[in-house]
Amino acid sequence: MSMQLGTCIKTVFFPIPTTRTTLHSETTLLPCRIGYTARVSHVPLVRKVSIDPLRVSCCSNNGSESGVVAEKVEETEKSYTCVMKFGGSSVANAVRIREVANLILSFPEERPIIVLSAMGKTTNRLLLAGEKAVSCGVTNADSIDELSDIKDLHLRTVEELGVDREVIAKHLEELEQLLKGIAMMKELTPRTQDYLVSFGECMSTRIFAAYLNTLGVKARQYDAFEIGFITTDDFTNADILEATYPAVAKRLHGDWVSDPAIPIITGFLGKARKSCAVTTLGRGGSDLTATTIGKSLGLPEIQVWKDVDGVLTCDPNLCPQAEPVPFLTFDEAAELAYFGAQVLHPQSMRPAREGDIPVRVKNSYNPKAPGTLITKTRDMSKALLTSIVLKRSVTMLDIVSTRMLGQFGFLAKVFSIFEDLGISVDVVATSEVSISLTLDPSKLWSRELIQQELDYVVEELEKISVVNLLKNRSIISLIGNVQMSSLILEKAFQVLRTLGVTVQMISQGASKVNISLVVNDNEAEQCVRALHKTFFECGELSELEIKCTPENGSVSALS
Ligand SMILES: Nc1ncnc2c1ncn2[C@@H]1O[C@H](COP(=O)(O)OP(=O)(O)O)[C@@H](O)[C@H]1O
Ligand SMILES: N[C@@H](CC(=O)OP(=O)(O)O)C(=O)O
Repeated sequence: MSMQLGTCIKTVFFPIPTTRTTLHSETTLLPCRIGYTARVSHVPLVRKVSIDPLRVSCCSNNGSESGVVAEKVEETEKSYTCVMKFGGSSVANAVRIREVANLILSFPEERPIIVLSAMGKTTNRLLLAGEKAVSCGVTNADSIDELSDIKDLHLRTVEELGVDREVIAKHLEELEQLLKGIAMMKELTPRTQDYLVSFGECMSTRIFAAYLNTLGVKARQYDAFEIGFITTDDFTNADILEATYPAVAKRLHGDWVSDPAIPIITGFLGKARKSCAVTTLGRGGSDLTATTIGKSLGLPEIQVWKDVDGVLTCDPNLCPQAEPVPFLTFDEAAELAYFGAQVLHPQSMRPAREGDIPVRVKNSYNPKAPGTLITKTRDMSKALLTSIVLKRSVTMLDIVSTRMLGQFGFLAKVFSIFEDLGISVDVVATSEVSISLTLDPSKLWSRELIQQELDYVVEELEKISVVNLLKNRSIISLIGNVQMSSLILEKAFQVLRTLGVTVQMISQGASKVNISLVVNDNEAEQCVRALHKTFFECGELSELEIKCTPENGSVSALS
Protein backbone atom coordinates (compact mmCIF):
# COMPACT_ATOMS: atom_id res chain seq x y z
CA MET A 1 0.00 0.00 0.00
CA SER A 2 1.76 3.18 -1.10
CA MET A 3 1.39 6.57 0.51
CA GLN A 4 2.22 9.97 -0.86
CA LEU A 5 2.72 12.33 2.01
CA GLY A 6 1.95 15.96 1.46
CA THR A 7 -0.70 15.24 -1.15
CA CYS A 8 -4.36 14.90 -0.45
CA ILE A 9 -5.05 11.23 -1.16
CA LYS A 10 -4.26 8.68 1.51
CA THR A 11 -5.46 5.14 2.07
CA VAL A 12 -6.99 4.38 5.42
CA PHE A 13 -9.47 1.89 6.76
CA PHE A 14 -13.18 2.48 7.22
CA PRO A 15 -15.17 3.45 9.24
CA ILE A 16 -13.64 6.68 10.40
CA PRO A 17 -15.80 7.92 13.33
CA THR A 18 -17.21 10.89 11.45
CA THR A 19 -16.63 12.29 8.01
CA ARG A 20 -14.60 15.09 9.55
CA THR A 21 -12.09 14.21 12.19
CA THR A 22 -10.11 16.85 13.99
CA LEU A 23 -6.63 16.25 15.30
CA HIS A 24 -6.69 17.37 18.90
CA SER A 25 -3.18 16.41 19.79
CA GLU A 26 -0.02 15.73 17.90
CA THR A 27 -1.00 12.15 17.17
CA THR A 28 -4.57 11.05 16.63
CA LEU A 29 -5.51 7.42 16.19
CA LEU A 30 -8.56 6.90 14.02
CA PRO A 31 -10.32 3.56 14.55
CA CYS A 32 -10.99 1.73 11.32
CA ARG A 33 -12.17 -1.55 10.00
CA ILE A 34 -10.25 -4.24 8.25
CA GLY A 35 -11.28 -4.94 4.71
CA TYR A 36 -12.27 -1.41 3.74
CA THR A 37 -10.44 1.36 1.98
CA ALA A 38 -11.25 5.00 2.43
CA ARG A 39 -9.93 8.24 0.97
CA VAL A 40 -8.58 10.93 3.24
CA SER A 41 -8.30 14.37 1.72
CA HIS A 42 -7.36 17.88 2.88
CA VAL A 43 -4.59 17.01 5.23
CA PRO A 44 -2.77 20.32 5.73
CA LEU A 45 -0.12 20.30 8.44
CA VAL A 46 -0.05 16.53 8.56
CA ARG A 47 3.53 15.40 8.90
CA LYS A 48 3.06 11.71 8.71
CA VAL A 49 0.22 9.30 8.08
CA SER A 50 0.98 5.73 9.04
CA ILE A 51 -1.25 2.76 8.59
CA ASP A 52 -1.35 -0.66 10.18
CA PRO A 53 -4.08 -3.26 9.71
CA LEU A 54 -6.12 -1.61 12.43
CA ARG A 55 -5.86 2.11 12.29
CA VAL A 56 -4.42 5.17 10.66
CA SER A 57 -2.42 7.56 12.75
CA CYS A 58 -1.84 11.16 11.73
CA CYS A 59 0.84 13.40 13.21
CA SER A 60 0.58 17.14 12.66
CA ASN A 61 3.63 19.33 12.17
CA ASN A 62 3.17 21.65 15.08
CA GLY A 63 0.52 20.05 17.28
CA SER A 64 -2.10 22.53 16.09
CA GLU A 65 -5.50 21.40 14.90
CA SER A 66 -5.95 20.28 11.35
CA GLY A 67 -8.82 18.62 9.57
CA VAL A 68 -8.99 15.19 7.99
CA VAL A 69 -11.89 14.31 5.79
CA ALA A 70 -12.46 10.63 5.15
CA GLU A 71 -14.99 8.75 3.13
CA LYS A 72 -15.53 5.08 2.33
CA VAL A 73 -14.45 4.25 -1.20
CA GLU A 74 -14.59 0.51 -1.67
CA GLU A 75 -14.51 -2.80 0.12
CA THR A 76 -11.08 -4.14 -0.68
CA GLU A 77 -11.40 -7.72 0.44
CA LYS A 78 -14.07 -9.78 2.13
CA SER A 79 -13.31 -10.41 5.78
CA TYR A 80 -15.27 -11.50 8.85
CA THR A 81 -18.80 -10.13 9.23
CA CYS A 82 -19.58 -10.97 12.85
CA VAL A 83 -18.50 -12.80 15.96
CA MET A 84 -20.87 -15.44 17.37
CA LYS A 85 -20.38 -16.64 20.93
CA PHE A 86 -22.03 -19.84 22.13
CA GLY A 87 -22.18 -20.50 25.87
CA GLY A 88 -21.83 -23.80 27.72
CA SER A 89 -25.54 -24.57 27.50
CA SER A 90 -25.46 -24.13 23.71
CA VAL A 91 -22.71 -26.73 23.24
CA ALA A 92 -23.59 -29.05 26.12
CA ASN A 93 -23.47 -32.33 24.13
CA ALA A 94 -23.20 -33.81 20.63
CA VAL A 95 -26.82 -33.02 19.77
CA ARG A 96 -26.36 -29.38 20.75
CA ILE A 97 -23.05 -29.13 18.86
CA ARG A 98 -24.78 -30.41 15.72
CA GLU A 99 -27.56 -27.87 16.15
CA VAL A 100 -25.12 -25.03 16.67
CA ALA A 101 -23.13 -26.07 13.58
CA ASN A 102 -26.38 -26.11 11.56
CA LEU A 103 -27.33 -22.74 12.97
CA ILE A 104 -24.01 -21.21 11.91
CA LEU A 105 -24.29 -22.74 8.45
CA SER A 106 -27.85 -21.43 8.12
CA PHE A 107 -26.36 -17.95 7.70
CA PRO A 108 -24.41 -18.47 4.45
CA GLU A 109 -24.08 -14.71 3.99
CA GLU A 110 -22.08 -14.43 7.22
CA ARG A 111 -18.34 -15.00 7.58
CA PRO A 112 -18.34 -15.50 11.35
CA ILE A 113 -15.71 -15.87 14.02
CA ILE A 114 -16.92 -18.41 16.58
CA VAL A 115 -16.20 -18.17 20.31
CA LEU A 116 -17.09 -21.15 22.48
CA SER A 117 -17.36 -21.82 26.20
CA ALA A 118 -16.67 -25.19 27.79
CA MET A 119 -19.32 -27.88 27.24
CA GLY A 120 -22.24 -27.72 29.68
CA LYS A 121 -21.13 -27.68 33.31
CA THR A 122 -17.51 -28.60 32.53
CA THR A 123 -16.03 -25.49 34.21
CA ASN A 124 -17.89 -26.22 37.46
CA ARG A 125 -16.75 -29.83 37.31
CA LEU A 126 -13.13 -28.85 36.74
CA LEU A 127 -13.27 -26.50 39.72
CA LEU A 128 -14.75 -29.21 41.91
CA ALA A 129 -12.21 -31.77 40.68
CA GLY A 130 -9.42 -29.33 41.59
CA GLU A 131 -10.84 -28.83 45.09
CA LYS A 132 -11.15 -32.57 45.63
CA ALA A 133 -7.62 -33.21 44.31
CA VAL A 134 -6.16 -31.03 47.07
CA SER A 135 -7.22 -33.47 49.74
CA CYS A 136 -7.85 -36.84 48.06
CA GLY A 137 -4.28 -38.17 47.85
CA VAL A 138 -2.27 -38.87 44.67
CA THR A 139 -3.46 -42.45 44.27
CA ASN A 140 -7.12 -41.37 44.25
CA ALA A 141 -6.77 -38.40 41.91
CA ASP A 142 -7.53 -40.38 38.76
CA SER A 143 -10.83 -41.61 40.21
CA ILE A 144 -12.33 -38.24 41.13
CA ASP A 145 -15.98 -38.40 39.98
CA GLU A 146 -15.84 -35.09 38.13
CA LEU A 147 -12.80 -36.23 36.12
CA SER A 148 -14.72 -39.34 35.04
CA ASP A 149 -17.76 -37.21 34.12
CA ILE A 150 -15.61 -34.88 32.03
CA LYS A 151 -13.92 -37.79 30.25
CA ASP A 152 -17.26 -39.53 29.60
CA LEU A 153 -18.89 -36.39 28.20
CA HIS A 154 -16.03 -35.47 25.87
CA LEU A 155 -15.31 -39.00 24.64
CA ARG A 156 -19.01 -39.68 24.07
CA THR A 157 -19.31 -36.42 22.17
CA VAL A 158 -16.42 -37.09 19.78
CA GLU A 159 -17.77 -40.56 19.16
CA GLU A 160 -21.31 -39.35 18.44
CA LEU A 161 -20.03 -36.62 16.14
CA GLY A 162 -17.73 -39.00 14.27
CA VAL A 163 -14.66 -36.97 15.21
CA ASP A 164 -11.24 -38.54 15.83
CA ARG A 165 -10.76 -38.84 19.63
CA GLU A 166 -7.13 -37.83 19.11
CA VAL A 167 -8.30 -34.19 18.97
CA ILE A 168 -8.79 -34.27 22.76
CA ALA A 169 -6.84 -37.34 23.88
CA LYS A 170 -3.74 -35.36 24.90
CA HIS A 171 -5.81 -32.86 26.86
CA LEU A 172 -7.61 -35.59 28.79
CA GLU A 173 -4.30 -37.24 29.65
CA GLU A 174 -2.75 -33.96 30.71
CA LEU A 175 -5.80 -33.08 32.78
CA GLU A 176 -5.40 -36.30 34.78
CA GLN A 177 -1.70 -35.58 35.28
CA LEU A 178 -2.52 -32.07 36.46
CA LEU A 179 -4.99 -33.37 39.06
CA LYS A 180 -2.35 -35.80 40.31
CA GLY A 181 0.08 -32.87 40.55
CA ILE A 182 -2.44 -30.87 42.59
CA ALA A 183 -2.99 -33.91 44.82
CA MET A 184 0.75 -34.25 45.32
CA MET A 185 1.22 -30.57 46.16
CA LYS A 186 -1.97 -30.54 48.31
CA GLU A 187 -2.46 -27.02 47.01
CA LEU A 188 -4.51 -25.28 44.31
CA THR A 189 -3.24 -21.77 43.62
CA PRO A 190 -5.34 -19.33 41.55
CA ARG A 191 -2.77 -19.70 38.77
CA THR A 192 -3.09 -23.51 38.70
CA GLN A 193 -6.87 -23.20 38.97
CA ASP A 194 -6.94 -21.07 35.81
CA TYR A 195 -4.78 -23.57 33.98
CA LEU A 196 -7.05 -26.35 35.19
CA VAL A 197 -10.32 -24.76 33.99
CA SER A 198 -8.75 -23.82 30.63
CA PHE A 199 -9.04 -27.49 29.61
CA GLY A 200 -12.82 -27.03 29.20
CA GLU A 201 -12.63 -24.40 26.44
CA CYS A 202 -9.52 -25.99 24.88
CA MET A 203 -11.44 -29.24 24.37
CA SER A 204 -14.83 -27.85 23.28
CA THR A 205 -13.23 -25.73 20.53
CA ARG A 206 -11.08 -28.61 19.25
CA ILE A 207 -14.12 -30.87 19.01
CA PHE A 208 -16.22 -28.21 17.29
CA ALA A 209 -13.55 -27.26 14.72
CA ALA A 210 -12.92 -30.93 13.94
CA TYR A 211 -16.67 -31.50 13.53
CA LEU A 212 -17.04 -28.60 11.07
CA ASN A 213 -14.10 -30.00 9.14
CA THR A 214 -15.81 -33.41 8.92
CA LEU A 215 -18.79 -31.57 7.38
CA GLY A 216 -16.47 -30.13 4.74
CA VAL A 217 -16.55 -26.65 6.27
CA LYS A 218 -13.06 -25.31 6.74
CA ALA A 219 -12.56 -24.31 10.38
CA ARG A 220 -9.44 -23.55 12.42
CA GLN A 221 -9.15 -23.90 16.22
CA TYR A 222 -7.38 -21.19 18.25
CA ASP A 223 -6.44 -20.99 21.93
CA ALA A 224 -7.05 -17.36 22.90
CA PHE A 225 -3.82 -17.32 24.95
CA GLU A 226 -1.84 -18.10 21.80
CA ILE A 227 -3.30 -15.39 19.56
CA GLY A 228 -2.80 -12.21 21.54
CA PHE A 229 -5.32 -12.15 24.41
CA ILE A 230 -3.01 -10.41 26.85
CA THR A 231 -4.29 -9.86 30.38
CA THR A 232 -3.27 -8.69 33.82
CA ASP A 233 -1.82 -11.35 36.11
CA ASP A 234 -5.00 -11.35 38.25
CA PHE A 235 -5.69 -15.05 38.05
CA THR A 236 -9.37 -16.09 38.09
CA ASN A 237 -10.49 -12.56 37.22
CA ALA A 238 -7.97 -11.08 34.80
CA ASP A 239 -8.53 -7.86 32.83
CA ILE A 240 -7.87 -7.65 29.11
CA LEU A 241 -5.02 -5.26 28.25
CA GLU A 242 -5.06 -2.77 25.35
CA ALA A 243 -2.29 -4.63 23.49
CA THR A 244 -4.82 -7.41 22.87
CA TYR A 245 -6.79 -5.49 20.24
CA PRO A 246 -4.10 -5.00 17.57
CA ALA A 247 -2.53 -8.40 18.29
CA VAL A 248 -5.79 -10.34 17.87
CA ALA A 249 -6.75 -8.34 14.78
CA LYS A 250 -3.39 -8.92 13.17
CA ARG A 251 -3.47 -12.66 13.75
CA LEU A 252 -7.06 -13.27 12.69
CA HIS A 253 -6.92 -10.93 9.73
CA GLY A 254 -3.56 -12.30 8.60
CA ASP A 255 -4.83 -15.88 8.72
CA TRP A 256 -7.96 -14.91 6.82
CA VAL A 257 -5.93 -13.30 4.05
CA SER A 258 -3.45 -16.17 3.75
CA ASP A 259 -5.80 -19.13 4.27
CA PRO A 260 -9.49 -18.40 4.97
CA ALA A 261 -11.23 -20.68 7.50
CA ILE A 262 -13.83 -20.18 10.21
CA PRO A 263 -11.93 -19.41 13.43
CA ILE A 264 -13.15 -21.39 16.47
CA ILE A 265 -11.72 -19.60 19.50
CA THR A 266 -11.64 -20.47 23.19
CA GLY A 267 -13.71 -18.03 25.23
CA PHE A 268 -12.84 -17.06 28.81
CA LEU A 269 -9.04 -17.44 28.49
CA GLY A 270 -6.01 -15.18 28.16
CA LYS A 271 -2.29 -15.02 28.79
CA ALA A 272 -0.86 -13.09 31.74
CA ARG A 273 1.41 -10.26 30.63
CA LYS A 274 4.07 -10.78 33.30
CA SER A 275 4.05 -14.51 34.02
CA CYS A 276 2.85 -15.64 30.56
CA ALA A 277 0.61 -18.19 32.32
CA VAL A 278 -2.97 -18.96 31.25
CA THR A 279 -5.53 -16.66 32.90
CA THR A 280 -9.34 -16.62 33.02
CA LEU A 281 -11.55 -13.54 32.67
CA GLY A 282 -13.98 -14.33 35.51
CA ARG A 283 -17.02 -16.61 35.32
CA GLY A 284 -18.99 -16.10 32.13
CA GLY A 285 -15.90 -14.48 30.55
CA SER A 286 -16.54 -15.82 27.04
CA ASP A 287 -18.92 -12.90 26.46
CA LEU A 288 -15.95 -10.61 27.03
CA THR A 289 -13.82 -12.66 24.62
CA ALA A 290 -16.50 -12.12 21.95
CA THR A 291 -16.83 -8.38 22.44
CA THR A 292 -13.03 -8.00 22.52
CA ILE A 293 -12.79 -9.72 19.14
CA GLY A 294 -15.62 -7.54 17.85
CA LYS A 295 -13.76 -4.39 18.81
CA SER A 296 -10.38 -5.71 17.62
CA LEU A 297 -11.65 -6.21 14.10
CA GLY A 298 -14.28 -3.45 14.08
CA LEU A 299 -16.92 -6.02 13.16
CA PRO A 300 -20.47 -4.88 12.27
CA GLU A 301 -22.11 -7.10 14.93
CA ILE A 302 -21.40 -9.20 18.02
CA GLN A 303 -23.81 -12.06 18.72
CA VAL A 304 -24.02 -13.88 22.05
CA TRP A 305 -26.10 -17.04 21.85
CA LYS A 306 -27.60 -18.24 25.15
CA ASP A 307 -30.32 -20.60 26.39
CA VAL A 308 -32.90 -17.81 26.92
CA ASP A 309 -34.77 -15.55 24.46
CA GLY A 310 -32.44 -12.60 25.16
CA VAL A 311 -31.95 -10.42 28.19
CA LEU A 312 -35.10 -10.84 30.29
CA THR A 313 -36.99 -8.51 32.61
CA CYS A 314 -35.67 -10.61 35.52
CA ASP A 315 -33.74 -13.79 36.24
CA PRO A 316 -36.19 -16.49 35.01
CA ASN A 317 -35.18 -18.74 37.91
CA LEU A 318 -36.59 -16.09 40.23
CA CYS A 319 -39.51 -14.90 38.11
CA PRO A 320 -40.69 -17.53 35.60
CA GLN A 321 -42.92 -14.84 34.03
CA ALA A 322 -39.86 -12.82 32.95
CA GLU A 323 -40.12 -11.54 29.37
CA PRO A 324 -37.40 -10.69 26.83
CA VAL A 325 -36.32 -7.04 26.61
CA PRO A 326 -36.12 -6.14 22.89
CA PHE A 327 -33.74 -3.17 23.14
CA LEU A 328 -31.12 -2.08 25.64
CA THR A 329 -28.37 0.52 25.72
CA PHE A 330 -24.77 -0.46 26.53
CA ASP A 331 -25.19 1.44 29.83
CA GLU A 332 -28.30 -0.49 30.80
CA ALA A 333 -26.71 -3.82 29.86
CA ALA A 334 -23.51 -2.99 31.75
CA GLU A 335 -25.41 -2.02 34.93
CA LEU A 336 -27.58 -5.09 34.65
CA ALA A 337 -24.54 -7.36 34.30
CA TYR A 338 -22.54 -5.58 36.98
CA PHE A 339 -25.39 -5.80 39.47
CA GLY A 340 -25.70 -9.54 39.08
CA ALA A 341 -27.68 -10.61 36.00
CA GLN A 342 -25.82 -13.78 35.09
CA VAL A 343 -26.80 -13.45 31.44
CA LEU A 344 -23.86 -11.14 30.53
CA HIS A 345 -20.31 -10.86 31.87
CA PRO A 346 -19.95 -7.57 33.84
CA GLN A 347 -17.07 -6.25 31.72
CA SER A 348 -18.34 -7.48 28.37
CA MET A 349 -20.08 -4.27 27.31
CA ARG A 350 -16.92 -2.16 27.53
CA PRO A 351 -15.26 -3.19 24.22
CA ALA A 352 -18.64 -3.11 22.43
CA ARG A 353 -19.34 0.40 23.70
CA GLU A 354 -15.82 1.60 22.85
CA GLY A 355 -16.09 0.18 19.35
CA ASP A 356 -19.78 1.18 19.10
CA ILE A 357 -20.63 -2.31 17.89
CA PRO A 358 -24.21 -3.61 18.36
CA VAL A 359 -24.52 -6.72 20.54
CA ARG A 360 -27.35 -9.14 19.84
CA VAL A 361 -28.34 -11.62 22.57
CA LYS A 362 -30.05 -14.63 20.99
CA ASN A 363 -31.35 -18.05 21.99
CA SER A 364 -29.55 -21.00 20.36
CA TYR A 365 -32.50 -23.22 21.38
CA ASN A 366 -34.97 -20.85 19.70
CA PRO A 367 -33.11 -18.97 16.93
CA LYS A 368 -36.33 -17.46 15.54
CA ALA A 369 -36.92 -15.39 18.68
CA PRO A 370 -35.83 -11.81 18.00
CA GLY A 371 -33.61 -11.61 21.11
CA THR A 372 -32.23 -8.40 22.56
CA LEU A 373 -30.35 -5.75 20.62
CA ILE A 374 -27.89 -3.70 22.66
CA THR A 375 -26.75 -0.40 21.17
CA LYS A 376 -25.37 2.98 22.22
CA THR A 377 -28.75 4.72 22.36
CA ARG A 378 -32.41 3.79 22.10
CA ASP A 379 -35.75 5.53 22.26
CA MET A 380 -36.35 6.01 25.99
CA SER A 381 -39.44 8.19 25.64
CA LYS A 382 -41.79 5.36 26.62
CA ALA A 383 -39.38 3.36 28.72
CA LEU A 384 -39.96 2.93 32.42
CA LEU A 385 -38.26 -0.17 33.84
CA THR A 386 -36.17 -2.49 31.69
CA SER A 387 -35.18 -5.17 34.13
CA ILE A 388 -34.94 -6.00 37.83
CA VAL A 389 -31.71 -7.55 39.08
CA LEU A 390 -30.86 -9.16 42.40
CA LYS A 391 -27.38 -9.40 43.91
CA ARG A 392 -27.35 -11.50 47.07
CA SER A 393 -24.95 -11.92 50.01
CA VAL A 394 -23.62 -8.42 49.90
CA THR A 395 -21.81 -6.78 52.81
CA MET A 396 -22.89 -3.27 53.76
CA LEU A 397 -20.90 -0.77 55.82
CA ASP A 398 -22.33 2.21 57.71
CA ILE A 399 -19.47 4.60 58.36
CA VAL A 400 -20.03 7.65 60.60
CA SER A 401 -17.30 10.26 60.93
CA THR A 402 -16.00 10.88 64.45
CA ARG A 403 -15.09 14.45 63.42
CA MET A 404 -17.36 17.48 63.41
CA LEU A 405 -19.79 18.52 60.68
CA GLY A 406 -18.14 20.32 57.78
CA GLN A 407 -14.82 18.47 58.03
CA PHE A 408 -13.50 18.13 54.51
CA GLY A 409 -11.57 15.13 53.23
CA PHE A 410 -13.63 12.47 55.03
CA LEU A 411 -14.93 10.85 51.85
CA ALA A 412 -11.47 10.95 50.30
CA LYS A 413 -9.98 9.20 53.34
CA VAL A 414 -12.62 6.50 53.33
CA PHE A 415 -12.20 5.77 49.64
CA SER A 416 -8.41 5.82 49.82
CA ILE A 417 -8.66 2.90 52.28
CA PHE A 418 -10.63 0.88 49.73
CA GLU A 419 -8.25 1.91 46.98
CA ASP A 420 -5.22 0.77 48.99
CA LEU A 421 -6.84 -2.61 49.56
CA GLY A 422 -8.02 -2.98 45.95
CA ILE A 423 -11.64 -3.49 47.03
CA SER A 424 -14.33 -2.09 44.80
CA VAL A 425 -17.47 -0.49 46.14
CA ASP A 426 -20.88 -1.14 44.54
CA VAL A 427 -23.49 1.22 45.92
CA VAL A 428 -22.85 4.40 47.90
CA ALA A 429 -25.08 6.85 49.77
CA THR A 430 -23.63 9.77 51.73
CA SER A 431 -24.59 12.53 54.12
CA GLU A 432 -22.37 15.25 55.58
CA VAL A 433 -20.96 12.98 58.27
CA SER A 434 -21.78 9.45 57.20
CA ILE A 435 -21.42 7.05 54.32
CA SER A 436 -23.26 3.82 53.65
CA LEU A 437 -21.79 1.53 51.05
CA THR A 438 -21.81 -2.03 49.82
CA LEU A 439 -18.70 -3.99 48.91
CA ASP A 440 -18.16 -6.10 45.84
CA PRO A 441 -16.38 -9.26 46.94
CA SER A 442 -16.11 -10.69 43.41
CA LYS A 443 -12.47 -9.68 43.01
CA LEU A 444 -11.53 -11.72 46.06
CA TRP A 445 -11.22 -15.38 45.47
CA SER A 446 -11.39 -17.21 48.78
CA ARG A 447 -13.77 -16.97 51.73
CA GLU A 448 -10.93 -16.71 54.25
CA LEU A 449 -9.44 -13.83 52.36
CA ILE A 450 -12.74 -11.98 52.27
CA GLN A 451 -13.08 -12.21 56.05
CA GLN A 452 -9.45 -11.20 56.55
CA GLU A 453 -9.86 -8.25 54.19
CA LEU A 454 -13.07 -7.15 55.86
CA ASP A 455 -11.47 -7.19 59.31
CA TYR A 456 -8.66 -5.06 57.98
CA VAL A 457 -11.06 -2.60 56.28
CA VAL A 458 -12.99 -2.14 59.52
CA GLU A 459 -9.76 -1.70 61.51
CA GLU A 460 -8.56 1.02 59.13
CA LEU A 461 -11.93 2.80 58.97
CA GLU A 462 -12.24 2.79 62.77
CA LYS A 463 -9.26 5.15 62.93
CA ILE A 464 -11.49 7.93 61.53
CA SER A 465 -15.05 6.75 62.10
CA VAL A 466 -17.55 4.53 63.86
CA VAL A 467 -18.20 1.51 61.64
CA ASN A 468 -21.18 -0.80 61.55
CA LEU A 469 -20.66 -3.89 59.37
CA LEU A 470 -23.89 -5.47 58.15
CA LYS A 471 -23.70 -8.83 56.36
CA ASN A 472 -26.34 -10.81 54.46
CA ARG A 473 -27.79 -7.90 52.53
CA SER A 474 -29.09 -7.89 48.94
CA ILE A 475 -29.03 -5.19 46.29
CA ILE A 476 -32.18 -4.93 44.18
CA SER A 477 -31.33 -2.92 41.07
CA LEU A 478 -34.10 -1.30 39.08
CA ILE A 479 -32.62 -0.78 35.62
CA GLY A 480 -34.41 1.55 33.26
CA ASN A 481 -35.26 5.16 32.65
CA VAL A 482 -34.20 6.96 35.77
CA GLN A 483 -35.63 10.19 34.27
CA MET A 484 -38.84 8.53 35.54
CA SER A 485 -37.41 7.97 39.01
CA SER A 486 -40.34 9.57 40.86
CA LEU A 487 -42.80 7.18 39.27
CA ILE A 488 -40.50 4.17 39.66
CA LEU A 489 -39.86 4.93 43.32
CA GLU A 490 -43.51 5.68 44.06
CA LYS A 491 -44.55 2.29 42.69
CA ALA A 492 -41.58 0.43 44.18
CA PHE A 493 -42.12 1.82 47.67
CA GLN A 494 -45.83 1.01 47.51
CA VAL A 495 -44.88 -2.61 46.85
CA LEU A 496 -42.24 -2.74 49.57
CA ARG A 497 -44.53 -1.06 52.13
CA THR A 498 -47.22 -3.65 51.41
CA LEU A 499 -44.65 -6.37 52.09
CA GLY A 500 -43.56 -4.61 55.30
CA VAL A 501 -39.95 -4.40 54.06
CA THR A 502 -37.63 -1.62 55.19
CA VAL A 503 -35.19 -0.33 52.60
CA GLN A 504 -31.82 0.16 54.31
CA MET A 505 -30.13 2.16 51.61
CA ILE A 506 -31.06 3.72 48.29
CA SER A 507 -28.85 5.07 45.54
CA GLN A 508 -29.34 6.42 42.03
CA GLY A 509 -26.25 6.11 39.85
CA ALA A 510 -24.85 8.89 37.67
CA SER A 511 -25.40 6.66 34.62
CA LYS A 512 -29.13 7.47 35.02
CA VAL A 513 -30.16 3.91 34.34
CA ASN A 514 -30.10 2.32 37.77
CA ILE A 515 -31.77 2.78 41.14
CA SER A 516 -30.39 0.43 43.80
CA LEU A 517 -32.24 -0.58 46.94
CA VAL A 518 -30.57 -2.53 49.75
CA VAL A 519 -32.72 -4.94 51.80
CA ASN A 520 -32.10 -8.01 53.99
CA ASP A 521 -31.12 -11.17 52.09
CA ASN A 522 -34.07 -13.13 53.47
CA GLU A 523 -36.59 -10.55 52.19
CA ALA A 524 -35.03 -9.96 48.80
CA GLU A 525 -36.60 -12.67 46.65
CA GLN A 526 -40.18 -11.90 47.63
CA CYS A 527 -39.47 -8.19 46.99
CA VAL A 528 -38.15 -8.93 43.49
CA ARG A 529 -41.15 -11.13 42.64
CA ALA A 530 -43.61 -8.52 43.88
CA LEU A 531 -41.80 -5.71 42.06
CA HIS A 532 -41.71 -7.76 38.85
CA LYS A 533 -45.43 -8.40 39.15
CA THR A 534 -46.18 -4.71 39.54
CA PHE A 535 -43.88 -3.41 36.83
CA PHE A 536 -44.12 -6.16 34.22
CA GLU A 537 -47.03 -8.51 34.82
CA CYS A 538 -50.02 -6.38 35.74
CA GLY A 539 -50.45 -4.65 32.42
CA GLU A 540 -50.94 -1.30 34.12
CA LEU A 541 -47.30 -0.24 34.21
CA SER A 542 -45.95 -2.50 31.49
CA GLU A 543 -48.39 -1.04 28.96
CA LEU A 544 -48.05 2.39 30.42
CA GLU A 545 -48.19 5.45 28.27
CA ILE A 546 -45.99 7.96 29.96
CA LYS A 547 -46.33 11.68 29.55
CA CYS A 548 -43.20 13.52 30.54
CA THR A 549 -42.87 17.30 30.67
CA PRO A 550 -39.19 17.96 30.03
CA GLU A 551 -39.22 21.56 31.35
CA ASN A 552 -40.16 20.68 34.90
CA GLY A 553 -39.30 17.01 34.77
CA SER A 554 -42.76 16.11 36.06
CA VAL A 555 -44.12 12.77 35.03
CA SER A 556 -47.60 11.41 34.88
CA ALA A 557 -48.78 7.98 33.96
CA LEU A 558 -51.84 7.32 31.82
CA SER A 559 -52.94 3.73 31.90
N1 LIG B 1 -32.06 -10.87 33.32
C1 LIG B 1 -31.75 -12.08 32.80
N2 LIG B 1 -32.02 -12.33 31.50
C2 LIG B 1 -31.72 -13.53 30.96
N3 LIG B 1 -31.14 -14.54 31.62
C3 LIG B 1 -30.84 -14.35 32.93
C4 LIG B 1 -31.13 -13.11 33.57
N4 LIG B 1 -30.69 -13.21 34.84
C5 LIG B 1 -30.17 -14.43 35.00
N5 LIG B 1 -30.26 -15.15 33.85
C6 LIG B 1 -29.75 -16.53 33.65
O1 LIG B 1 -28.64 -16.47 32.78
C7 LIG B 1 -28.60 -17.66 32.01
C8 LIG B 1 -27.81 -17.39 30.74
O2 LIG B 1 -26.50 -17.01 31.07
P1 LIG B 1 -25.31 -18.06 30.98
O3 LIG B 1 -25.64 -19.28 31.77
O4 LIG B 1 -24.04 -17.38 31.30
O5 LIG B 1 -25.41 -18.40 29.46
P2 LIG B 1 -24.36 -19.12 28.56
O6 LIG B 1 -23.70 -20.17 29.40
O7 LIG B 1 -25.22 -19.69 27.48
O8 LIG B 1 -23.45 -18.04 28.09
C9 LIG B 1 -30.05 -17.97 31.74
O9 LIG B 1 -30.24 -19.35 31.56
C10 LIG B 1 -30.76 -17.46 32.99
O10 LIG B 1 -31.02 -18.51 33.87
N1 LIG C 1 -16.84 -21.74 30.88
C1 LIG C 1 -16.69 -20.50 31.60
C2 LIG C 1 -16.77 -19.30 30.70
C3 LIG C 1 -18.13 -18.94 30.16
O1 LIG C 1 -18.28 -17.86 29.62
O2 LIG C 1 -19.10 -19.83 30.28
P1 LIG C 1 -20.66 -19.58 29.82
O3 LIG C 1 -20.63 -18.88 28.49
O4 LIG C 1 -21.24 -20.93 29.74
O5 LIG C 1 -21.32 -18.70 30.89
C4 LIG C 1 -17.64 -20.42 32.77
O6 LIG C 1 -18.39 -21.36 32.98
O7 LIG C 1 -17.61 -19.44 33.50
